[in-house]
Amino acid sequence: MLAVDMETIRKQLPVWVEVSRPHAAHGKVASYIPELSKAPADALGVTILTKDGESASAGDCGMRFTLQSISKVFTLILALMDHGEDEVFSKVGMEPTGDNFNSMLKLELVRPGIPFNPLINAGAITVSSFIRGRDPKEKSERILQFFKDLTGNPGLDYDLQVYRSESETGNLNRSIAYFLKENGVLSGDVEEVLDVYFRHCAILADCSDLARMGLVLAHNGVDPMTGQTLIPRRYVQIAKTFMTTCGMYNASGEFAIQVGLPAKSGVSGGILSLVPGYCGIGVVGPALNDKGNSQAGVHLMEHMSRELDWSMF
Ligand SMILES: NC(=O)CC[C@H](N)C(=O)O
Repeated sequence: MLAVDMETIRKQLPVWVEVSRPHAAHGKVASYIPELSKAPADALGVTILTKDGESASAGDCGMRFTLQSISKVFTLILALMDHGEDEVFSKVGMEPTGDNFNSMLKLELVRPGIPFNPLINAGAITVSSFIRGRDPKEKSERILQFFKDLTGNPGLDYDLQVYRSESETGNLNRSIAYFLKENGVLSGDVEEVLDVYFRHCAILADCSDLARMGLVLAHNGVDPMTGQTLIPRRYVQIAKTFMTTCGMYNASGEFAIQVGLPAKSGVSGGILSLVPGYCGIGVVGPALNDKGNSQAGVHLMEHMSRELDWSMF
């Protein structure tokens, strides 16, 4: 990593955002969850937050969006904290798929029929079934509280319109979940598990919330702002590894080469990333490329990583 001071990054960031923003024109805002289609296609924002509490932001960094698949990293961590590695990984694998995030192809093709990893929909829905709580309400409250702790933002809440929109139209996720139930992968009531899943996907955040969560991962589970350990180090290690191998869906290999950082994207256009030991990064750009990652956001991540020599490899 180049030793570049935050002052320089602060000056450059607005320029880099405007270089990347036009790339949004090659992408499309997700519409399979109808409510998401309302997002502005040309928005692009970024926040970088270091362990010393220094930050740099540019573009539409204040825009709020739903976490979607970004939440999967942290529900995995919570499930691991609730049940441990052996139990969770008896039902979810550790390998990238090379397929779309919502594909069910390999569930039938490859024995033993457990989801390949926790960051595809099948895996994340299975992980949602591992969250402890008396009922879906308590499970969802525990998840939301975990996100409040991770972001240091007690005001964090759901976008209920996005939640309802996905819950009403999520037939593919429903079929995945029932298929998993039929095969003994998913335990509990399928609709209740889906409710927990749809809710955590609909948690609203902005770039600074993502950067703060990324910073906790960059610091092996300790929030450098408070000194509090929020996640055991081993589970951060597992999460960062999955982010590197599967975090950008079936474009994770290319992202590792072009950016070289652990990252997780979501269909509302968010990308959470981090430079280990240094900073958390939050990016949003709702227009997506054909793999479902933010078109301009990925461009911006590539640009920043090159300029600042961030690649871990
Ligand atoms: N890639 C994503 O962000 C997917 C999350 C979304 N809620 C879904 O299940 O389809």
